[in-house]
Amino acid sequence: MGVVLDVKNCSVDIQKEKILQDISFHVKRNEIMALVGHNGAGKSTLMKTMIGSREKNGGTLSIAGHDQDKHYKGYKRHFTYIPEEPLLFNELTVYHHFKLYQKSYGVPEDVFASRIQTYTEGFELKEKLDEYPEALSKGMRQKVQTICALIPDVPVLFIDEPFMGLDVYAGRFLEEELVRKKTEGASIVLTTHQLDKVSELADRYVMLVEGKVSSSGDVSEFHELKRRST
Ligand SMILES: Nc1ncnc2c1ncn2[C@@H]1O[C@H](COP(=O)(O)OP(=O)(O)OP(=O)(O)O)[C@@H](O)[C@H]1O
Repeated sequence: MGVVLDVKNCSVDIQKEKILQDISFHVKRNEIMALVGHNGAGKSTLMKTMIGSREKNGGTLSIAGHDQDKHYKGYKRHFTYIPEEPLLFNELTVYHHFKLYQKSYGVPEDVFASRIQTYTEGFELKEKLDEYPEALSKGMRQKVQTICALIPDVPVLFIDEPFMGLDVYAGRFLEEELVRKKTEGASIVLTTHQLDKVSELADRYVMLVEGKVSSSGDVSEFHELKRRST
């Protein structure tokens, strides 16, 4: 069936409040899944839970058969993540951030060199390789974080608001790159408030309302839902 990411009955409480309740869905190979919902619906909490930085109260998560609780090391090696706010190391240059990802995910030197070439050109960061994060604009830091996550070939790419902070040119480049990654076999889970991006990019959607899945399915069904509710 080609299921890569399997989320089963996941629940998260924060300070005794039920933030996520019984969330289940799966994402297949070659699929882009959009997580949609109003402010506070639980999208970022779900993202944090899927990357393992927020503890679950119940349920299971697996990537390519690696259970998050039982084989976290294996689980972790199978995804990269682009957070909404860039999290860079003050003491590392842009290039050293890229190197860190290369080493962590065992990316071969020739692949690494060609990706750095493509991405620094595509995101207009060629001149910034030796800079430290404090010398970069917010959008540039976002681009560095994005490139880090694109360097390895992993089964799953998690992205919280991929186009936030990127200029039109960089946004378009990222869109093309995500489609290329998907075509080559990746599964991508992204959150977005830009519903036009859901139409353009996603194959499937999951809608959260107050921490629960209110509907999910093919993106064409999402258009119908949107049409009927406007
Ligand atoms: N650290 C926290 N402490 C307390 N409550 C939290 C915490 N993190 C999230 N919440 C609550 O969990 C709920 C879901 O928040 P979350 O950030 O996951 O929503 P979201 O769908 O990503 O929203 P947005 O679209 O505004 O980014 C909100 O009610 C929020 O107040």
